[in-house]
Amino acid sequence: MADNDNDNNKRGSSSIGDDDDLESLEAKNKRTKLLVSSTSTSTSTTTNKCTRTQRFIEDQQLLASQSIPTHTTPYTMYTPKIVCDSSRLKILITGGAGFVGSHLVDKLMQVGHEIIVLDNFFTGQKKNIEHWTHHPNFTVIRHDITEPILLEVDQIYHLACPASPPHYQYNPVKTIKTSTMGTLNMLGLAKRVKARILLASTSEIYGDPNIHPQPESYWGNVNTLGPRSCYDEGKRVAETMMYAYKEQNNVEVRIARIFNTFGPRMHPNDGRVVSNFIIQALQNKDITIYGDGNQTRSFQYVNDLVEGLVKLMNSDYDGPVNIGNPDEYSIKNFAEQIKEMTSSQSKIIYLPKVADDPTQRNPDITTAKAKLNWSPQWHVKAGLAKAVEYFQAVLDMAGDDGIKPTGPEASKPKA
Ligand SMILES: O=C(O)[C@H]1O[C@H](OP(=O)(O)OP(=O)(O)OC[C@H]2O[C@@H](n3ccc(=O)[nH]c3=O)[C@H](O)[C@@H]2O)[C@H](O)[C@@H](O)[C@@H]1O
Repeated sequence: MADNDNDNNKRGSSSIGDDDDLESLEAKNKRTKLLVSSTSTSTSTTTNKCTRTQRFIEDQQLLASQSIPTHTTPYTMYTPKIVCDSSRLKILITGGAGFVGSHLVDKLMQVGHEIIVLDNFFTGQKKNIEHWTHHPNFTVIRHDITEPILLEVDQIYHLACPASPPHYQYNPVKTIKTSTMGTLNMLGLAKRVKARILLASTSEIYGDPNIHPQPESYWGNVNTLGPRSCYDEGKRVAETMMYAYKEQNNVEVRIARIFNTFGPRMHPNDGRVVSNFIIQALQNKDITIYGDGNQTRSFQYVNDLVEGLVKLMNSDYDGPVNIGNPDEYSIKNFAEQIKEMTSSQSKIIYLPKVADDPTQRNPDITTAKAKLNWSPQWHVKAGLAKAVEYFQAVLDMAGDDGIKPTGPEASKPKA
């Protein structure tokens, strides 16, 4: 099983972002030392100043080689020194302060790339990325992708869009604008700078599927007028735009169809099933099943998804690819599992079914296996243990009743 924490604890060779700067700083440092030792009249003031400068430089070098532990990310991650500048890419991640985006940031920062995050912080949270904000390889820009932006980058991971049903239904017009105008803006940028672009599409493009499991060749069953259509149809047209730019302008495109994903840094007010059930179980409050609980979902741990996204971006394959874990649960069974794992006293209760809720979902991952040599490495239970640990820490910070999970109605994420 992959273990992110192990990766995080591996110390890469210490570095700063710009080798030339480091060398010139080191040279200056050496010169200062020489000056101090050769000056017969050196006073303690000069020595103190010099020690302070030296300490400052050393601090900067250290900061430039690692993340800073925070409440959200309480461990240190190390960035390697990439000697040859040509192997360092400038990578743009839209929605990089979100749940999935921030894990992708970690992965790519640890490889040593230069990362630019664009986020409007509607559902993204600064605390998801603040462990990198001091680092010279990292830039964050508060920007709404429905407006164009000029940047010079080599690759674009285009993730920006609220993804939880209550959040994307809160302002459906804005959700549509994000997937349409936002994707057009990112494709325009990709075309101008000749960057490769990866779209985070979704299993929701299959709608309420009548083929099971869902292969990429399935066209889907989506209600164009339902409450989910702002998201589903937005992502469908975003896929169409990707291929139009590929055909017409030779833009290099990649499309990941992401299935239900969970893990640390999910928004506690996300309203999706994993965060809701875990928080409800930890608080010993009612676990809320919408409908009869016989609907199914297949859950993947976020580390597997990030691995898949990076593999897809760097592969030669430009067809759509399902990225998900085929481990399928009924929602009723999932609630029982979480209750058991957390030794919770919660009662499982049944609320009305939500409109257009897909009755079954399971990824056919034949393409990912064949084209990317990718398959999930995390067992759902192992991933859930990490998520429980994370939400426990969030609840400890917020106080017992500090967090109230979001219900099925359209709602704005709480800060
Ligand atoms: O990950 C995916 O493939 C897509 O599906 C999700 O939508 P959904 O599967 O409906 O995700 P949840 O909101 O987590 O709901 C899963 C199931 O649990 C149920 N649920 C949810 C929350 C809850 O408190 N109780 C409950 O029974 C829902 O009705 C649904 O049947 C999200 O909309 C998208 O982010 C994503 O693209």
